[in-house]
Amino acid sequence: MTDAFAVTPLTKPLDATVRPPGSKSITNRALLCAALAPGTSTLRGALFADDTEAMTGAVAALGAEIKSDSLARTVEVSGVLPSSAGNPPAVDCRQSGTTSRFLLPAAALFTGRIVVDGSGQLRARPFGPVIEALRQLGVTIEELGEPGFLPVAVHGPAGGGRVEVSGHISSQFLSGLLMAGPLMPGGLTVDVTSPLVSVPYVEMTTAVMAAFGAVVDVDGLTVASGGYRPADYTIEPDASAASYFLGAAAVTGGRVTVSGLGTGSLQGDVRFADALERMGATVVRTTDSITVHGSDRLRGIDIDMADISDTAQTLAAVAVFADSPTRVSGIGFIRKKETDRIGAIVTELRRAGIDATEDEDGFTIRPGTPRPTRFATYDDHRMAMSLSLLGLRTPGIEIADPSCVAKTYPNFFTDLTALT
Ligand SMILES: O=C(O)C1=C[C@@H](OP(=O)(O)O)[C@@H](O)[C@H](O)C1
Ligand SMILES: C=C(OP(=O)(O)O)C(=O)O
Repeated sequence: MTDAFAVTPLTKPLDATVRPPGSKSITNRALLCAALAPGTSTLRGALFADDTEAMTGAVAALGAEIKSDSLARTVEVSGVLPSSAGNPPAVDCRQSGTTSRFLLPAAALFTGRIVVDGSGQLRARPFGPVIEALRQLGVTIEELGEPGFLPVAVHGPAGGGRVEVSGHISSQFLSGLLMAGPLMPGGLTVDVTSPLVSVPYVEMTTAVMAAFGAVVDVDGLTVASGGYRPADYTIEPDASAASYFLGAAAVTGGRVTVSGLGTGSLQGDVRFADALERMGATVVRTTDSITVHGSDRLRGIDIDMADISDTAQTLAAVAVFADSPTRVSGIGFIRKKETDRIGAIVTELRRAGIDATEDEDGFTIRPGTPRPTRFATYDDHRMAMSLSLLGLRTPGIEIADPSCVAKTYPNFFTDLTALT
């Protein structure tokens, strides 16, 4: 891969149908639930990317057997019931927040010592809430680096019962605890002690758990003991990935249909289309697709994106081409994702001559004409994918270190080029 990708501006309005790869979030939940189900599960439409390879490797380290067919997008998982961990090598969660935050509670179901680690980037992301929660459940956690960060060594097994966890840094801590709950003696009830961000991901968690036979009281965040059972499970395309194509239709005044994602989606990020609709795009939703028709005039909006923050950078790129400012709020917590996403998107748009400002919990983008720019991507796949949208309208836009998209969407630039 070269060190920059030059985006080709569109010469005619978009008119395309796209099917993004499988949802990262659903794939990683399904891999974990299947790995804890005795018997063989089949996952169809799975994502094959760095984050899902991280989860595949992690559950294999716990003893699950995985057979992947990347061409057929299918994974067969033969699960294990938690027992003695033996002496597995350290589990490398790479850059994957979901893998690491889901794996810690799952590792705590096993007797023995399991070391969980990740890339330098993941080591900089917070783990304090899940460490504290597991300690409440009787698990010993050795913090092998800085307190509250990876690497850690987990000594299970966890008892069940009641546990408290904060919600304002990441929902992944809550999701991870819930997914381990069915294997805990007596099950688990989780009390969330601060306002929960990324709420739709918790609803996704309980839906995937239920598909693998877990009994969950969603309102009370209570999980019954009783384990999982194997399933034949089909995964939807990724809604966060879809945002780049829907955003492309909005900024170029064309039409894009995303197939396989519809009104019954498990992913909150399908609501990115609602934001585009508020900006003036026309959105048509069916049970199996979302279509965006761009308009010649997009207006800026004021929007809280706490539920759908993976699409905040996409919206920032779209907002450049509106005719009034866009203010995004409720997303202070995205400063602790792959990079400080608020600081990074504002810095890069300003380098392109756009009047963008940040505040503690979001940013404001004032419309403008970007100048040719090679954008830095901060080892953040979503910086690379969202800033590409500027290049569909503006000549001279390059994306540095394009291979960072491998985290969730290895073929992104091929699929983007197919549009132009
Ligand atoms: O549970 C999940 O699958 C995810 C939850 C969100 O994280 P936070 O809960 O940390 O916001 C999201 O940003 C991430 O890409 C995937
Ligand atoms: C934040 C993200 O991922 P994760 O937290 O799973 O690493 C993302 O995909 O944008």
